[in-house]
Amino acid sequence: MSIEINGLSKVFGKKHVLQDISLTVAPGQIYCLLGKNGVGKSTFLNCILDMVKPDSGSITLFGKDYHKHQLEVKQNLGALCEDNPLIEEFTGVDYLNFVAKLYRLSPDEAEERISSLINYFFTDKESLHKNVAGYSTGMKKKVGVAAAMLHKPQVLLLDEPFTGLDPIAAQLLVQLIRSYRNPNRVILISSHDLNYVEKIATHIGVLNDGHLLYNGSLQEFTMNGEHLIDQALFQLLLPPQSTETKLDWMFT
Ligand SMILES: Nc1ncnc2c1ncn2[C@@H]1O[C@H](COP(=O)(O)OP(=O)(O)OP(=O)(O)O)[C@@H](O)[C@H]1O
Repeated sequence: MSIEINGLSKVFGKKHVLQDISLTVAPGQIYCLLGKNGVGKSTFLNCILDMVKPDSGSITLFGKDYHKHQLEVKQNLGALCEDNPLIEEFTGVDYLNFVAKLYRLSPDEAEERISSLINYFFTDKESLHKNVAGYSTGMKKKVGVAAAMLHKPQVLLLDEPFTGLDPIAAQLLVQLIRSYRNPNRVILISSHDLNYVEKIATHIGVLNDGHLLYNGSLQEFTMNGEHLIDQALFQLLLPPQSTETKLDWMFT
């Protein structure tokens, strides 16, 4: 049931965004991918989602080669992409019903799942009957998350799930992700929100300069809680001289 990635590389123009990356995310893990802006986290997830074509490397999900068993693999994959494309002319409820149909949920199943997700996640239930085009960023994000999880995928990929959510919604999402974890599911998340990452991650990956600079458990990453997650990340990524930038002109 794992995600297995071997030798994944991607070049955009002259930039070697991903260089020969190999990674296994095992069932039961909540693997959080961290790294500075533009380091390739979304590109990495989009390769797994088949939205970006890697230059080389192989991706295996549930022991099946992604490209040879696309339909089967995709039926068992749920994803929130960074740009979270929804259908703007649909209402939120219509969009979720549309997604339920794509995944061949029965009408009863769809109704039960959609209404329970709405009750759990949405305070502004009335808006779900208005067109998505008028939604706030956070509201769109919630619809995107609900759509990703509606068919109970074994592999769940979430790109920046917390961005744009208010603290209440973010905390509800933390609880949802933690409860969703089980020994048959793999969860891979890209996020800058270390506060929430610390609450959900079992494993951490840090991308930098095309490579996985760190790949291991959250416990190891924080040295059994000796370091806060942001300290651990700063130590890995922040060169000492970058704190000495001359900004005196701004402060006087
Ligand atoms: N379709 C594309 N064409 C050209 N360059 C691209 C394309 N997609 C991404 N890139 C470049 O690849 C690099 C990695 O981008 P990516 O969005 O994967 O980074 P990221 O780690 O997700 O960033 P952020 O944390 O800011 O969301 C960036 O330099 C970006 O400009």
